Amino acid sequence: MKKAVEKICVPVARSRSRTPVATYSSQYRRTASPPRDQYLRYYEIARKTEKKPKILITGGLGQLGRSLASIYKFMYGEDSVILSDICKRPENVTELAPFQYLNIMDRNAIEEAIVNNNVDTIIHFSALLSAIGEANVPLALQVNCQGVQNVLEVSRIHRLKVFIPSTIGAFGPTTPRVSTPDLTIQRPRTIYGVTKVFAELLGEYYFEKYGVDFRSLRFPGIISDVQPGGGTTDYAIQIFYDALKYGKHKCYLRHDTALPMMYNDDCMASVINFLSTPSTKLSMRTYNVTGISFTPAQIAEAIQRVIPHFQIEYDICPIRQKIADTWPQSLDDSTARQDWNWSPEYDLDQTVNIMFKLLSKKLNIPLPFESYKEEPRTKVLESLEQNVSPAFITSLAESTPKVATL
Ligand SMILES: NC(=O)c1ccc[n+]([C@@H]2O[C@H](COP(=O)([O-])OP(=O)(O)OC[C@H]3O[C@@H](n4cnc5c(N)ncnc54)[C@H](O)[C@@H]3O)[C@@H](O)[C@H]2O)c1
Ligand SMILES: C[C@@H](O)[C@H](N)C(=O)O
Repeated sequence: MKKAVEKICVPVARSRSRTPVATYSSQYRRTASPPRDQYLRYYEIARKTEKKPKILITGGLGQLGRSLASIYKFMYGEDSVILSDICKRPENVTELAPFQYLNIMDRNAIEEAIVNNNVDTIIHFSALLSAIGEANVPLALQVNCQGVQNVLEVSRIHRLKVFIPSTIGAFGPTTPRVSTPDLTIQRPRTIYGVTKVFAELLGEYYFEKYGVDFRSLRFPGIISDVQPGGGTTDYAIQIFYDALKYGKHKCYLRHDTALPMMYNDDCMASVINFLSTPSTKLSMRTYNVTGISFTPAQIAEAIQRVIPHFQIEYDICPIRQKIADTWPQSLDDSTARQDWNWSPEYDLDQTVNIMFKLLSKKLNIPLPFESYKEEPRTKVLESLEQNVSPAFITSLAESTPKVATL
């Protein structure tokens, strides 16, 4: 897959289209104080849950699956989550939820996994992302449409709760690009976008017609320390690897290409909070969620505040640039804020700081100076000690570092 993306991104000509420079300081810009510890929030949710869910994650070895599985394990125990995928687990990853091979093209196999493990919730992450999808349209159609159809059918038959993420890619060039609302024009020009609109609409149809508890969030580009799977927003992760390893990054998007993004912890929190919200509180089944919006030039500037010698160059990939030019520059997620108290925590500087902290550990490359002062974990534990059992404190202390280093 990686090879296919590289192939389509051999630069041929510089794109002439221009988008207005985005302002990073969105209406939701937050202060520079360290984000709250998400684990307190997860603990609260787990404590209030009457029946522990049993969750199957498809496409679980991709960018998003493993950290979500770790959090669910922390919340509801080792046997609460099953990760599945069609690829082998990476060699260096030892800490995983129970794992099994599952091809989402095989509906019987999905049913077998559901029935054998008494699953009540599917988190369907299997997909081909935007750039890789353009490189293999028939496969994108199969995985993103047939896969969704299989998952929804199985959810209907076995009365499952089902989460299928959507994306900013579900919008297109005729969509208002600044503060894009939940309900607006959706005429995407990528196969990824087309299949994601299909997933949103089919999921909502299954909800209306059969009462399937379908839920979806339109994610922006997600930034984490896990290598991404072939999207248009991937540069916003690669830039951190390159900054640490080489002190420079060659960006395939123009300097002024603004896109909405979100740090991984906020993404995980959005899924967990959304799925734990009672159905009665949801006014919609598909919501926008977002964190921050920035351009390559703006993230480069933020990186230079940590690594002053960092340099960015531009070598435009016409295919990815064309995709980015049709996507929103910022999202309006006010309905999610209103309906289920959605509230992201990480601004651009906090994202940069935590990314360097994680990658410096992962790649074993020291930072020029200590960039991130975290709330000491002992403080979080102290604040919990007043209310909860010693066994829980031990499990929190043990599980948290694993999530960060997976
Ligand atoms: N990462 C982001 O920035 C982002 C943003 C918006 C939406 N999303 C959505 O979130 C979900 C997860 O994204 P991700 O970044 O983890 O994707 P990813 O590309 O990293 O992982 C997708 C996984 O799906 C698996 N897969 C492919 N074909 C399969 C098949 N036939 N059966 C089973 N598994 C198969 C792949 O092996 C891969 O591990 C996707 O639906 C994606 O559209 C992601
Ligand atoms: C935005 C999202 O859907 C994905 N990261 C992509 O670029 O394709």
